[in-house]
Amino acid sequence: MEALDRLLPAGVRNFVCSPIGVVLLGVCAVFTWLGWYPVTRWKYRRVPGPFGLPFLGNLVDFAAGDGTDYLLRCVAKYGSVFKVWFGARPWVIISDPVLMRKLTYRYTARPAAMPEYGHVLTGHNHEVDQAGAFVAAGEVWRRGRRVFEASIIHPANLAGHLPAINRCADGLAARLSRRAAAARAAAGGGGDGAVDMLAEAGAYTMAAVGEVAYGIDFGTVDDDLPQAQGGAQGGGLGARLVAASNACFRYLQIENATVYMPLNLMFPALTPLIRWMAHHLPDAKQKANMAARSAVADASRQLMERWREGKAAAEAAAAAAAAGGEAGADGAGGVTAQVQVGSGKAAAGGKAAAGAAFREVGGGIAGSSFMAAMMEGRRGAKAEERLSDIEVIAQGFTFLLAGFETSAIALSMTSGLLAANPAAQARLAAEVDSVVGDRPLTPELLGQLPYTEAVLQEALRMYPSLPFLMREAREEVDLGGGKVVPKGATLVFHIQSLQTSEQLFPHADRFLPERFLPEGGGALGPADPSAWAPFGMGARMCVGHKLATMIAKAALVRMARRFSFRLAPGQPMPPPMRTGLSRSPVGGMRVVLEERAAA
Ligand code: HEM
Repeated sequence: MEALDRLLPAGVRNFVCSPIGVVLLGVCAVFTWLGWYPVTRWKYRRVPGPFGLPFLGNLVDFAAGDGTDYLLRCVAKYGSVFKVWFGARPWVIISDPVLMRKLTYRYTARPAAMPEYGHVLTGHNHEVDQAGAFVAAGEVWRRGRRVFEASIIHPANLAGHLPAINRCADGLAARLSRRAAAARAAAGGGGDGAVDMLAEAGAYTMAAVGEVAYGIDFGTVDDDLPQAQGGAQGGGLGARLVAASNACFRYLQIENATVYMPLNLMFPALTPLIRWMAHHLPDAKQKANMAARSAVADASRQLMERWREGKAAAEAAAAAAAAGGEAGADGAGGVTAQVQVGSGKAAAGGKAAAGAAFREVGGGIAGSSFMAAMMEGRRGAKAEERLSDIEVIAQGFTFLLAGFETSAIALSMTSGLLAANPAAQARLAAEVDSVVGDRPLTPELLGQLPYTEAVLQEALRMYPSLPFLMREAREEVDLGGGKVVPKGATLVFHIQSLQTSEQLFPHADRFLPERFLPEGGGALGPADPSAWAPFGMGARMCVGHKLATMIAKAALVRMARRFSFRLAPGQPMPPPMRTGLSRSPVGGMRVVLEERAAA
């Protein structure tokens, strides 16, 4: 009941408990039962729910704590294949590497109802969500995925992003040094002397995303420098983008979701009405979520418009030069511009208002950027292969969110694990000192850091940033043993339980990077190669996995070279976690940093 109190505001709770509410729920239950009758005949066990109403009960259980912990308990109790109700929709939970491999390769579509599992999106936010590579289906997905692949999968393009990532990693190290000094100074006044690695890593990953996607310095790694705070190069906008992106993920957690979300899950037949109500009568959480998503989408739109304006100015200049006139602009995309997150339009033309401009690197939105791949790809391509405007905005939105949150969680959890494991930390520092030292990272050097790579792999094993994958069964699927999944059902592959299973990873609760090295692989490595899948699997595997690894490794190298870490007093390890789409530590990851040179 306590969980129900947290989930529903008093008004809705009173309605649900009133005679009309009970009758309505009963009718809904009968219809749901009839609609999903084939599901009820599955021969495998399902998780029961309180009140004899599994489709309400399981939702309450999800909301009562961390959803991942709840499913881990279910896996322990019901085995590697079972079903659980998420509102009126059954989820088939699969925690078996062989089935996961088979099904993720066979099915590429995410569930049509997937957006409803996290929020109630309306208007433009709904359109952007549907067009983004993470959610889209069919041709829209293929077009979107292709531009990601062109920009961040092919080795030559990936290597082209490394100098920018190096700049951001150096910026992160300098920022951490300032933050650690400030924390130490504050500790004299009673602080714990720690920095929150989740927030710091978020500043870094947003900076890296800005550079790779647009060739723009969002200013997030140096937004605590006096010259960045109010000056023309202002980091304020990048910081606002971080805040908006954080909010987008926070509102995906069921306990932070709008009240329309559980209602929509319980009464899917009423979706059009519920969406209308969410749009016209939004509660505070709905308003805040929509505002955060609009802010990110708006930044993406403005960057697209700015690219166009820069391109048009460059072409006009080239034409004027060819005609013997004076060039008025400084090359492709080389105009300066303002991009105001959340309101207003991009304004090209060289004026930079205080605190309102992104700092450009290399003279405008970079030609090697993801933006270039999207926009240039449209020019020569056949009409059906070109991205529409809404798709460009949606892919930019996806890049900003996917690139920011997942890598930040991975880096912060890696820092926490290293802080709690001094031996692993010392071995990492020794490898970085001997292989890289203070040199800038190159693709060759990155390939010579097996222990650094293993540290990341092990951290992603214990704490995958996205703890589950989703697919829709496009036909009836026979799972064996009399378990048949009906067409249209949601398949949920539970990465977290696979990667923390004792059968698949001996001593699964221990941080042992050597299980990913030849020295430990036999005894400690995965019993099935598909059991390690933090980036997913099959055709919809994370398209950013190589970029993410590069971003994380670059940061780890700079951090290990410069600092030693220990957990802040009172920082629990493992920390309490919360799951929405991603799974992140509640209250961040507080770590005390000491300069190795000083030590
Ligand atoms: C440590 C960092 C990251 C982790 C753990 C991670 C994890 C994942 C996972 C588990 C999926 C779902 C895969 C599936 O369903 O099989 C995914 C999809 C995706 N990720 Fe990542 N990701 C990370 C970083 C990034 C970065 C930096 C980008 C940058 C663009 C990115 C872009 C995407 C996109 C676009 C998809 C959707 C792919 C599709 O549906 O075709 N990710 N990611």
